[in-house]
Amino acid sequence: MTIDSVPDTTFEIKVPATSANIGPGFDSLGLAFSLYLSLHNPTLCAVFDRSVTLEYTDPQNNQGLPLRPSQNLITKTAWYVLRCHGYLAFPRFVAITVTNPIPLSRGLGSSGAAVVAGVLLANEVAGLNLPKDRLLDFALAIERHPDNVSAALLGGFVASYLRDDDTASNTKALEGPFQPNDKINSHTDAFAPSAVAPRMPPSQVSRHVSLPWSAGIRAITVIPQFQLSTAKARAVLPQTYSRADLVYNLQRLAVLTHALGQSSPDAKLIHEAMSDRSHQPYRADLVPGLQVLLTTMVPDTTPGLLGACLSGAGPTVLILANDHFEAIAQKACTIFAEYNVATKSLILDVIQDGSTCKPCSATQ
Ligand SMILES: Nc1ncnc2c1ncn2[C@@H]1O[C@H](COP(=O)(O)OP(=O)(O)OP(=O)(O)O)[C@@H](O)[C@H]1O
Ligand SMILES: N[C@@H](CCO)C(=O)O
Repeated sequence: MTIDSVPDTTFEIKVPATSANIGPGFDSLGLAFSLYLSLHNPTLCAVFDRSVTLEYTDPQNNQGLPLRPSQNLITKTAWYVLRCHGYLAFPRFVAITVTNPIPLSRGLGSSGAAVVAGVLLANEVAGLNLPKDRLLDFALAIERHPDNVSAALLGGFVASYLRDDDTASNTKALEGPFQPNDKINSHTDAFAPSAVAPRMPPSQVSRHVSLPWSAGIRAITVIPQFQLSTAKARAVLPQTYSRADLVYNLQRLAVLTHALGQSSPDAKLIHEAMSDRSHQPYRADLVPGLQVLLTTMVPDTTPGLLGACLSGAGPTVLILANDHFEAIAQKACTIFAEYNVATKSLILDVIQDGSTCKPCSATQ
């Protein structure tokens, strides 16, 4: 595609926050919420510099995120997709305003949302018109577990698996193609193509299926005010599991995928089926209060509660409920407070639409 034929419009990209695992579905279940990372290029710029700039509207929530495009996960991802399509520079100048209310490193899929947003950004600025499954291939070249990114891209309650479990290639996609050009102004630094061309992801890296979701079930997210990186929370997991633990999880996972779609949710069934032996027990020491919360907040003592689990890699706790949302949130925050963990809670809806990229009005 020539630069003249690259579309030059304003757009808004929206990518939902997600929760992964939902108890026993480690690295396989994801759920999308009504809380969105959004990217907006509010002005069309008559600038001939083919680069990209970034600013965050809410720096408080995004402290520490690099603004240099060559270091920021959103633009690094976009650059990876562009390089795979033969671009040696951004196709046009684009000044992006990012609004990100998804708390970082809390288990609400902030990195998955950033990766999906980057893939959609490249797709938009270069007019690639990639179908959703191909967008997912690129996102999975970077975030090598499919739960968050599948739900973020597709929306709703999604089960997915990677067809290739080559962990050696995990997260390597972003390491090759970047050479930040430090000679250029630090705010608008350009990407200089490295000698090594990036590895194009194979097609259909993953398979996924949308699962039914019972309309009245909402998500109470209880968010500790400390960060826990996914890398740290994965480092505590064992390399192997016993047959008993494997069977324990498989049985619950099979039941859970149907129990959450029933029109009259069975609280006791859902609560039991959200129990896990693959990651939560190992991560409990990283989240003070988690174990007590999971054992004391049960349907018998907490009206409206259906089930609770660690959200993604934590430290957020996800509570599914169909009533008494505020009271449940308050009770969970009180338990964390007994462990000196300050929390905020958000009551969110499960959304079915997934990520979008839409044209929007421009100021020129
Ligand atoms: N909006 C964003 N813009 C740029 N980078 C981001 C953005 N959101 C997240 N990131 C990057 O992702 C990192 C957080 O990723 P991490 O996998 O540790 O947590 P998470 O994705 O929030 O949690 P989980 O995967 O358990 O849901 C941040 O430190 C930052 O590097
Ligand atoms: N399934 C992943 C989600 C976090 O990105 C984990 O629990 O480590």
